[in-house]
Amino acid sequence: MGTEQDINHQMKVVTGDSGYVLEDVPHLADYIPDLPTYPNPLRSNPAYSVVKQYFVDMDDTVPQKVVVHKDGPRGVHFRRAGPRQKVGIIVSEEYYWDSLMSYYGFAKIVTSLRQVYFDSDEVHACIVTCGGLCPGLNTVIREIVCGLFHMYGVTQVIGIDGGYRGFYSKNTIPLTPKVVNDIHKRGGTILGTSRGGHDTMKIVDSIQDRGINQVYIIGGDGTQKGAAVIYEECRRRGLKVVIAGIPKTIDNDIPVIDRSFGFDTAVEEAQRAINAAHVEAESAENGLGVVKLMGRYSGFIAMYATLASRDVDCCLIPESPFYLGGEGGLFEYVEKRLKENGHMVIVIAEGAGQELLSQFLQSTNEQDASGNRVLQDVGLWISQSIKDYFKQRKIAMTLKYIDPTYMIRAIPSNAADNVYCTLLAQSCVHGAMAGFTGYTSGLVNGRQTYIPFNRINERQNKVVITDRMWARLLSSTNQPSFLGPKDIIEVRKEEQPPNRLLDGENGKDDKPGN
Ligand SMILES: Nc1ncnc2c1ncn2[C@@H]1O[C@H](COP(=O)(O)OP(=O)(O)OP(=O)(O)O)[C@@H](O)[C@H]1O
Ligand SMILES: O=P(O)(O)OC[C@H]1O[C@](O)(CO)[C@@H](O)[C@@H]1O
Ligand SMILES: [Mg+2]
Repeated sequence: MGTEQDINHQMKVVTGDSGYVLEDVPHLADYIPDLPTYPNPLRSNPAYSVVKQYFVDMDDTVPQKVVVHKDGPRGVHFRRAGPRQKVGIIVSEEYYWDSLMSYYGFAKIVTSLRQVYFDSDEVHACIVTCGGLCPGLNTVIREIVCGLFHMYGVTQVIGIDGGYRGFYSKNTIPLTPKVVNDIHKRGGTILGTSRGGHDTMKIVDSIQDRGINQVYIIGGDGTQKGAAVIYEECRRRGLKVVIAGIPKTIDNDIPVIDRSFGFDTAVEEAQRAINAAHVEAESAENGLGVVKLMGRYSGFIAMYATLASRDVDCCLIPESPFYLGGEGGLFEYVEKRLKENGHMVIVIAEGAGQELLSQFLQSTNEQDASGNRVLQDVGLWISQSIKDYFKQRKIAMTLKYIDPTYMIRAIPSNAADNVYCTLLAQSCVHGAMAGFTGYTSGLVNGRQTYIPFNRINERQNKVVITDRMWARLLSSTNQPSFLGPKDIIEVRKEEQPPNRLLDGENGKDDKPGN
């Protein structure tokens, strides 16, 4: 593999035959010469030692796009996550162990040098959670702690209290398998979280002063940007410190990965609110239920919750502009629907219609501590606007507005997300022990991978309304697209260039069933 290598701090690009590209992640050995390696403790772990395929091959990579043309390029790949093996190198200790295994009937299953770049006793790991809450945070914390303890014999793990600012303003929290044993059953994060307070120098000073050498950073797009600058600073100081990210966002707005943990739980929990809205609407004459769901810039929760529920007549998301009055507008559609069915449910993402809203309400330009725009309550506004419209038309109707946003975010993760969190955490730990750094652990096309920070941070994942997933939603709700000719021109302008590989970036359109 690899005819050309171009190394920048956050990404190593390796190219191969037929348009193969590996967007690799940095390694401690890239900037620290002569790093010692150690036999991987997993060799003697009953779960891993006997079955060779549990170790991933050093050259295993995962394609970003799996739908391709016969003559198309192989495209971008990411390094496959997992415990590593290096085939073909035999040192005496390993050889002795292999021979012993063969003698006891395990045949020639292990002929490799399995390396880690940390001695178990040397590891001093810390975990920090930043940004908004998301189901599954505690599961990830639990599995990092248990993975380090049980797989690699690491006993020094601490939690940073209350997000990035906790590095320099608070005491740390000791973490052991006993402490984290049943935290996955609780919502929130036992470590606390915060927005703002990212002071790179103070954070890296704290890492250095405390002798921390593995930093696990769980958070959304802002957090991963923060992690990238911490990595850069550690590298600049030549520190043997792994900076590893785990993507967390209920909005599912992180690019490249299949989905973020907690998203599945959020969509499932949203069903309860939609169901309540439907029951209320159905029980009243001209009943209308409005449900607001999270999604600051991306309407994934609203889109998937709508598709899952079948009770929703209209889904409004930030990516799809809409208008209220006139022909083809929302009011006309609501009136028509109520006439036909006697009831109706609208799901609206919190970031939808913000431009429209600012025409009616005074814009506040308020920002949170991280610099994110504080949104006005679009659910409340749209509910009032619809009520006013019907009042004006002298048509009786009943509207119930449900805002379950924080309730959805605060629950523990469901079974599927718990499994997902476990895999993410374990993959992240394997990567750190193998000496990789400057990476986010993420699922790409169903495989665990290590993704360089700059790929994660280059843009936000959004619903692409010209992709098939949004078309499926429109045909399920039968709502108007609300797009006028001008909007269509704007949307098309934002479309990917025609030579992109076939599968849509956004909708993960190549997933089974799509
Ligand atoms: N560009 C950046 N550089 C350094 N740090 C950042 C940057 N953007 C955000 N951060 C820090 O990352 C942390 C979390 O950011 P933010 O509040 O935006 O949440 P997030 O990680 O995007 O999660 P979510 O949006 O899902 O709630 C904050 O402490 C913030 O100061
Ligand atoms: O936690 P806060 O500051 O209220 O922010 C809420 C925001 O956090 C998120 O849950 C995640 O970014 C958004 O969906 C929502 O807009
Ligand atoms: Mg964010």
